[in-house]
Amino acid sequence: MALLCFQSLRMLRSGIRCMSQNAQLVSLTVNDKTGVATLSLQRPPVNSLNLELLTEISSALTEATDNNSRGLILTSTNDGVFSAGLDILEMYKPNLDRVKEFWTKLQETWIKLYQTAYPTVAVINGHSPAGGCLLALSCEHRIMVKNFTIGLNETRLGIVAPPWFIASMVNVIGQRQSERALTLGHMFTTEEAKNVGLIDEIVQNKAEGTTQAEAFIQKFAKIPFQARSLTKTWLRNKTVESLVKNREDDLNMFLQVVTQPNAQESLGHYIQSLKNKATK
Ligand SMILES: CC/C=C\C/C=C\C/C=C\C/C=C/C(=O)SCCNC(=O)CCNC(=O)[C@H](O)C(C)(C)COP(=O)(O)OP(=O)(O)OC[C@H]1O[C@@H](n2cnc3c(N)ncnc32)[C@H](O)[C@@H]1OP(=O)(O)O
Repeated sequence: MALLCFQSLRMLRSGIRCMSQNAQLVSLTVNDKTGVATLSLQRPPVNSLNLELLTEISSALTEATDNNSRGLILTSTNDGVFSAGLDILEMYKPNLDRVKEFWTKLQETWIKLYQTAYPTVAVINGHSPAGGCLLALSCEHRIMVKNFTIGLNETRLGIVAPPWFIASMVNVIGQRQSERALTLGHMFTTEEAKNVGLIDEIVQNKAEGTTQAEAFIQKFAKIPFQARSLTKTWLRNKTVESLVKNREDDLNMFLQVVTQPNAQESLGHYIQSLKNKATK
């Protein structure tokens, strides 16, 4: 409690205000001087995206809009893992009602993040496989700390990246590079990611990443907000519409693929291999 008060006081002095008071799995703060919001994922141990975390991310994105944020930095409180992607336990031997809600919330969160009116920057301060990579790809600018990995590795798990994951990647690195990376399930090192254009900047640590992210957002200070946001909407509309118009079909396809016995078997082996690695 004392620590909380001390932290709040320190944040107030530096002009950082806490939003999302009820959130537990994310923290949303805003810098009152710049209007830039920071959304930090904080679901231990690895920010895997389960229904509850996705719900909080989605609410925080709306809150940043309602608060007229000038920009948003997406990052993690865990220096080591940005996000481990979708929580595999949501997809392994799933409860039908819950897994439907989970996928629908993932669709909603991606649609919101992909279309925010404000500029978005991912400060990728750790590994970022699959769904973690999707979050980063949905931002307008990606800054990554050295010595980590990022990519859409779904094929390695015996599952497939849905069309909108693929489109998010193609829109950033193009068809040829995406085809090669996705079919192999390749995880890029920070250096490789920079070379292929998957990320825009390499930094030494999160603090440097945050400074660079603020500088990126600051570039838009003199660009009229609505002109910028409408341009982004039109650039991204085709990609988003392909999911918006087919959400039910996308959900059914996901359920069909993920409940296949061979997909369940692969997921089971993968969970076991992660557990074995963790106990070594
Ligand atoms: C229209 C649709 C059509 C078809 C689509 C159908 C299906 C496909 C659907 C969706 C696509 C899937 C997207 C995904 O995001 S799948 C998830 C992919 N993620 C990964 O492969 C990452 C796995 N994790 C790791 O590689 C490492 O954990 C990581 C490098 C992130 C961190 O390493 P670290 O050494 O720091 O931690 P660990 O000791 O490995 O893990 C700690 C702890 O956390 C558990 N864990 C890790 N990742 C996950 C995860 N993604 N979900 C759930 N749990 C995870 C791990 O087992 C350890 O647990 P414990 O042993 O209990 O401590």
